[in-house]
Amino acid sequence: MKKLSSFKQYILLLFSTYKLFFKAAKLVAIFVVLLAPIQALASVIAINSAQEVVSQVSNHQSYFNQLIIWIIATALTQLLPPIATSVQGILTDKLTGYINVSLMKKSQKLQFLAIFDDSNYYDDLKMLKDDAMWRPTNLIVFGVAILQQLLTFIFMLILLGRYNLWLALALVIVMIPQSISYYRVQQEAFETMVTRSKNARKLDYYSDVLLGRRDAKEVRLFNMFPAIINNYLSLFKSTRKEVDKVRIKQIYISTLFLSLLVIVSGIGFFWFSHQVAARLLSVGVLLMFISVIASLSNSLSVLVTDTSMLYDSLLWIKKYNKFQNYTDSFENGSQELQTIHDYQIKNISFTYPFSDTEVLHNISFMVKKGEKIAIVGENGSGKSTLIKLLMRFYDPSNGEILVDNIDLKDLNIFNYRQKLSATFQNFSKFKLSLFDNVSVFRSSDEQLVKSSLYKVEFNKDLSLDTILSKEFANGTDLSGGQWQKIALARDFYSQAQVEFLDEPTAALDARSENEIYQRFLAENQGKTIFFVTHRLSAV
Ligand SMILES: Nc1ncnc2c1ncn2[C@@H]1O[C@H](COP(=O)(O)OP(=O)(O)OP(=O)(O)O)[C@@H](O)[C@H]1O
Repeated sequence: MKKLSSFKQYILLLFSTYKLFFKAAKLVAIFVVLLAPIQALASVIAINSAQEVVSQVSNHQSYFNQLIIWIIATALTQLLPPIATSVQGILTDKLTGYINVSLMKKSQKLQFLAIFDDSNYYDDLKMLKDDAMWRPTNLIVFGVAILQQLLTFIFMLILLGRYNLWLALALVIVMIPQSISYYRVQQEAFETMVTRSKNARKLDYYSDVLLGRRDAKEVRLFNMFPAIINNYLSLFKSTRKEVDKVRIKQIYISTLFLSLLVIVSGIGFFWFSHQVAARLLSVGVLLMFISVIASLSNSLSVLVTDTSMLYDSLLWIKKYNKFQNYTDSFENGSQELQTIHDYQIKNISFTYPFSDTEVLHNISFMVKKGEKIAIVGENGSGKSTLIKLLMRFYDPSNGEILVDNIDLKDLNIFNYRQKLSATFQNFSKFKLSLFDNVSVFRSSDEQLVKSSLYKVEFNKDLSLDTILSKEFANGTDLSGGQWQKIALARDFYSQAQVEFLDEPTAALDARSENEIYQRFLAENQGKTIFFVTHRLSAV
């Protein structure tokens, strides 16, 4: 993660976080934000009324009213925190839901695949998704605490400043640099440990390899545990060394500024005691001074710790804002077709975004409705790329694709894609039910799902609501060939007019492959089919 360049940026991001709270749950957010100043005010009123009670008692005056105020303010300081915690919980849930849904809705707007070609952006995207469950909690807990402690700090200074403005100013002068330098050191520690350290990703990777499902077989077969744990430990130790340096710096700085704070407080204590002894101020004011100093240093230390705890979550919000503002060059067309008759591919060339190598050069051909086209070529010659262009996952760099004489760019993409179906080379294995894996939410026809599975010879005895992943309760796992049959069943299920099959049978045994092809061709006589393969026998 990149460092936040200035404190100003930090504040701006903090504001955009509050804005997000309001968007996610207006009323609850207002309640949460209002509780912060009320809590801050209650604590300052409690100190002030305690001072009044002591002064009035020592002057033999009636102190009843101030006592009532003290009781109410103290009750509020005790009662409000648990209420605030519960309401913050509600806001956190709403914010988590809001952020996750807004990320998914934004992704729906990105109809090109170009974003996944940008390695930087892909990293950001992964991090946004991975952290979306817990970052909102941090944002609320620390975001609200910062507001409350800041207000408490200001109110306490005002209380003190009424008696000695210079002392209040001196405290600010000592405390602010201490908090800034402390904040900087915290930030540096964070950067060293999590961000700047090139090792952090590697550490993550090592634990992933040993704990995850992906590499579980090799890791056990080759007993890779001791070696990887060793690698982890030695890398961890060297990373920690850097962090320890920063922590020691933190001890020096804190000691320096805290000594200054003790000196200023001592001077303050002396001044207030002197004033009370000379009967210029009442005893209550001395009590107020002691309470204010305790409260000031408490709220300052919470403020500093929470500010640095919030730091990485604000960097996350920065990525969130960046993703929300991301636009690709995709523009949807408005024309709609009932039936797709022919394709005219005219002189198309294509270079992937963030790449210099031209993958397709000056390709032209024509396909009529119902034709079955085989695309054959060497590895890496651009067959899958051509299919991606025909589905408008990218626009050609040059040339045009005409569908019934209309430029593909002018067609409404949702209407157009509704008429297509595809089995991709690396098709999706959704961790959803068998039913959803075949229908992929196009419609909900149980009979059609069953007959599609029958036609691809999927003969594993499973109920349609079995989840196809061991990661979920009662889920199951399939073989490579069984998965490929499910991907093909999606095509049998579809009412599409155009089918794209990219190496759809690589994992099937020879007998299944032949039978499924025969059935597929017999069933799809009227459909246009683009068929990518290396197997000339299949062609
Ligand atoms: N997103 C991408 N960004 C940059 N280059 C890419 C991208 N995807 C593919 N390529 C490159 O484009 C070229 C064509 O890839 P493509 O997948 O279309 O080939 P193919 O003919 O389908 O290959 P195969 O027979 O191995 O499946 C390859 O050199 C590949 O490395």
